[in-house]
Amino acid sequence: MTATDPTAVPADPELLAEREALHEARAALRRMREEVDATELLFGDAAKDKVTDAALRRGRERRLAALADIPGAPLYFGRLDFEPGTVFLDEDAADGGPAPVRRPSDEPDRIHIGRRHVHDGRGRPVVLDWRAPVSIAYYQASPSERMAVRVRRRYGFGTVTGPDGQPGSVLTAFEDEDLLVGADAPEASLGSELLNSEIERPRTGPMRDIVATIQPEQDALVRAPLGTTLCVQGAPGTGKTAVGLHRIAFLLYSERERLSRSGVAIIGPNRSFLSYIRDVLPALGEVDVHQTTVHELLTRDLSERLRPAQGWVRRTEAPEAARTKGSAVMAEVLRRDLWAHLRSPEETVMVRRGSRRWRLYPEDVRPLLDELAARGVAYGSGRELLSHRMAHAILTLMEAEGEVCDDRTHAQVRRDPAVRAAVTALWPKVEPLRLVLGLLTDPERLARAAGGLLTPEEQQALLLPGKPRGPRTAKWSEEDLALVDEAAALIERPSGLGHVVVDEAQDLSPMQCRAVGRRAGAGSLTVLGDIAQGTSPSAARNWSTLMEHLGKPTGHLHTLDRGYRVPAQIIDFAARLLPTIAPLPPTAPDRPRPEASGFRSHPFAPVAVRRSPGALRLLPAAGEIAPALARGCREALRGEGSVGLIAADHQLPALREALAAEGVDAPLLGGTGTDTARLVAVPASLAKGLEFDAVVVAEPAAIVEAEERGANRLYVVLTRAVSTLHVVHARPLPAELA
Ligand SMILES: Nc1ncnc2c1ncn2[C@@H]1O[C@H](COP(=O)(O)OP(=O)(O)OP(=O)(O)O)[C@@H](O)[C@H]1O
Repeated sequence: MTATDPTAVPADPELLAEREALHEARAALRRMREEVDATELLFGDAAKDKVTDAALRRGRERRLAALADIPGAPLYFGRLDFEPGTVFLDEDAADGGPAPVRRPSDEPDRIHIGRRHVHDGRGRPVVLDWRAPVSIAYYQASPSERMAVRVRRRYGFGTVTGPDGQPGSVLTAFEDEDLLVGADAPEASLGSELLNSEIERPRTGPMRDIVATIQPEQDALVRAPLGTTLCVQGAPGTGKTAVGLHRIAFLLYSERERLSRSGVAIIGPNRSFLSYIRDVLPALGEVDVHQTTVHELLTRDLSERLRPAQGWVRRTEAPEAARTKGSAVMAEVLRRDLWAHLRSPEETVMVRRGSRRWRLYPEDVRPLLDELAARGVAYGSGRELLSHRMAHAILTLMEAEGEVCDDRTHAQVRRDPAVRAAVTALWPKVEPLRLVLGLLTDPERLARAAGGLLTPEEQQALLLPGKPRGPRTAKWSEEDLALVDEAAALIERPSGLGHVVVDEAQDLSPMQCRAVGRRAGAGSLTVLGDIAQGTSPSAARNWSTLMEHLGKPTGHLHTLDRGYRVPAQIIDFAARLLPTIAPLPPTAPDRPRPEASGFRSHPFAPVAVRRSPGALRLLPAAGEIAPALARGCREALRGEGSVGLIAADHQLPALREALAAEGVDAPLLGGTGTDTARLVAVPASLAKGLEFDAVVVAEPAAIVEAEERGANRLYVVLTRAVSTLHVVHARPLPAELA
């Protein structure tokens, strides 16, 4: 059944009962929150020391945040009727009460599925967390594989503004799927009215969670065990980002203890993207996930003292240089350069103890040094170990002469100025920034390290411009910072997080992949991306190579191909670019697509789950583009929800001015007020990962010409719309789209 006016009092008694049940569940959540709130005084008395007290306070704040009843995010979204006895013991029925009541033998075991577990005052579950094992059936049960489910109910919600002016949600509809009778409609859930209306619900501000409508193929990825590294190739709008975020929430639920010690991070392409996804995890009750970019990862540990006033990145590499600098061979160049710092022992090391002198001759030290250099230890640890080995060698001499030695003697000899001076001379301390600076400003040194690996021209392209005197004055690029990170890891092995999700991974260079892979350490990764959306000079051409660079060559590759965001008309238009932007190697493993032909059979093309008439509008402009663009924006604004105006970065400022002259205000993405503005101007380079109800694309030809992989960029730009795409062009469209 459906009801459209959220404020109307429904005549259907079942809908009324559902609203009442939801009301009670929310009251139960409020009580749980009040209980946590009331714990403050208790632990304030119990824990006398400040550190424990602060930790308890933080834990309490986290629990309170996790128990927030988020306005606009319904507490539960579904219900399952299981065969009796599947979930509850007979006496333990959901509505049992203190004195167990035996239920009629055929009454189903009924549970509500929601964002978090909620129990009533007596500890009985009112809502089960969507991540609990029993909830799997909500996402996976089908008429052919019922998982003991009889009926699946999905709820629909409408938004109302409460007396406090805040948006709230009202249960307006439910849709029952009787799995006992629906065996001949296996795809019923895909056609679900509620799924479509959830996708098409107008957007205002950041991304929403999809917890109510996760689809079976997405759910399988979300719930993969923590130890599994996944690589997900997915066409635009197939839900990769959503899967990554929900997977984090799932892992934090199922492995909370392990992950709260080791940490979890999601890495996105830029700050605009992170801002776009910022609300999803908190809405799922997870507030402790590090959301970051590769750039932030690479600069976070760089010396604050040396931080250049203008920020670390002051230069963009030319594509060819970016590719060379980003290539994995640079790891070997750096390794050679670092280890070339070792010196061969030439001097005798003499340690005085009382009246006696103990000597290590060069031929004594050389084998120690050689053994350590060959052992594969980190450079910094090797330095430490050398001092230990030298002290040990001296203690051996002392003991041979009858001296009594213990750990204290060892420590004293290690710290002896002669030993320390020898270690410094033989195994000098190296600082990563200075190492890379030295290497990239000294052609002869670079030639020594890169001999046989890079051509003289490639080496020349690596050098930093100007004659920087130190790390502060150097003009670093994004690629240089990945080299610094590699150097830092060669000197000291970093510790890793428990799980890292990396989105838009296709754009990472091999060196950036290594940096990200190190963050996952012994943990696992979820790698999300789309080869066809690769726009960086080093963008990956296949996943297996990228997974090797990430250090997880055995990760499982999965493909998501059901496109939820983009209607078929738009995707058919954009997919004409695929043969150009993602040519298939002759040996590419192709998926069978018997129903498709031409570009639709391309393995990276999505299968749209929705069609919407009039979704694609081509608006050729005669002469100046601005008036047509203004018309396109006005038309897009006539629909509901968000509108993105996307243009080549270099054209956007002038276009915004021209639009303003036409009376259309398009604030720049990320500027003040853009969270609430309906129309936002987006540089093409920042469109990746974002979406809008309607998109107006200005001058596709200019987007293609703006960069080396401009056609890939255009594909990204054309696939951002949920409802309508307006393509405004004064110049001819690129050949594939004409
Ligand atoms: N199961 C679902 N239920 C409802 N909405 C969904 C579902 N799956 C995806 N969507 C919606 O489709 C849109 C696209 O999802 P998402 O951004 O995760 O896709 P993506 O694969 O990362 O896309 P892109 O590669 O273009 O960045 C989002 O609005 C998301 O909420």
